[in-house]
Amino acid sequence: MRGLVKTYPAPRGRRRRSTGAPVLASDGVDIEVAAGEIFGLLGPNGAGKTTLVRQLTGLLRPDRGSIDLLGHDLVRHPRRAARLLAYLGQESGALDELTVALAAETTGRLRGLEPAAARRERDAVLDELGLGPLAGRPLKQLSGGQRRLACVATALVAGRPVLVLDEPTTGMDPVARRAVWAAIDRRRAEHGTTVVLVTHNVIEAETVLDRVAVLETGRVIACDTPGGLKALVGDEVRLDLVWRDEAPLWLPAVAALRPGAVEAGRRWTLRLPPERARAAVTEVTTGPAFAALDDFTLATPTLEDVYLALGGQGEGLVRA
Ligand SMILES: Nc1ncnc2c1ncn2[C@@H]1O[C@H](COP(=O)(O)OP(=O)(O)OP(=O)(O)O)[C@@H](O)[C@H]1O
Repeated sequence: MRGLVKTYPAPRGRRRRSTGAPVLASDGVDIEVAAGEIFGLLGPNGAGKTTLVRQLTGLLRPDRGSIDLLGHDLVRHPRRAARLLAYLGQESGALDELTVALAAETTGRLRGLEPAAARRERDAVLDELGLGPLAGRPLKQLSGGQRRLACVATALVAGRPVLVLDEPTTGMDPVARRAVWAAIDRRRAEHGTTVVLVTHNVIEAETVLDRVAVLETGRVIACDTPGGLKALVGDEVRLDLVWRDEAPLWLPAVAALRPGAVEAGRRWTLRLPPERARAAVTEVTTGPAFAALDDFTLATPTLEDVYLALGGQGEGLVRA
């Protein structure tokens, strides 16, 4: 993607009067994803991730810029995307009336598989994701996480060389999440599948992605490996302190920590050099400070810290 610009027109109210400003949802985005890479788009709500993947999947035409997918010019030929990639959007609407098995099989047929091959693929994918017991149930009768898993199954059918997945594991329990990541990893290892993944979950981003672009208000504010991005924030560690009640500010050691703390209710979050963090932990885990403490955690930097260090607004990234 080179120089992508996409502006949504201002919403129109009654008598077609415009009721706000146009939204610049992609503001000159340059991203190059290598074959076989698991590439992430990370950013808070409204950062422009979905807008970007809808352009990449040929569903939305950019105002300016170019998109090259496996040698195809997608701005000139947006329909070619449908033959090259599998897209898992945020909604499952079109499949809701079908059973899990039929959704997978029909998708296989739509992607050009012969009937017998589509049935084989259906069985293999449902088995791989542990969906066998739900095969006969319509999607609309499943729980949110189960429905999402069924949608992932349809995305994986017929082995497209590029997978574009918008928040694939939303609402899933840990077992389902692991099954999804294992299935994606297997496709990359066995077929060199390229994956573009939208997420606002920083932990997920750190564990599965080769590289990640951090988006904010339509712009890429950083792009590197998770390790490379974390090096940007140096070796500071994060100390979270949760007080039972009021923080015991009458203790000089606690009062000294306050100016550097970001406070959210009873929680203080501090970013400190390792030496200083160790000393602070010693201070708050002894004597009366410890009696006032409900919980504490010491952690190395996450992509959330990177996002904040880059000037992100700090809301909307998920840390679980
Ligand atoms: N159809 C639309 N018309 C007008 N504005 C839109 C439209 N779709 C998205 N926007 C706006 O464009 C911006 C980017 O939205 P987008 O859905 O791409 O964000 P996102 O990063 O995918 O967010 P989320 O994490 O909530 O899915 C937002 O400000 C949003 O309000």
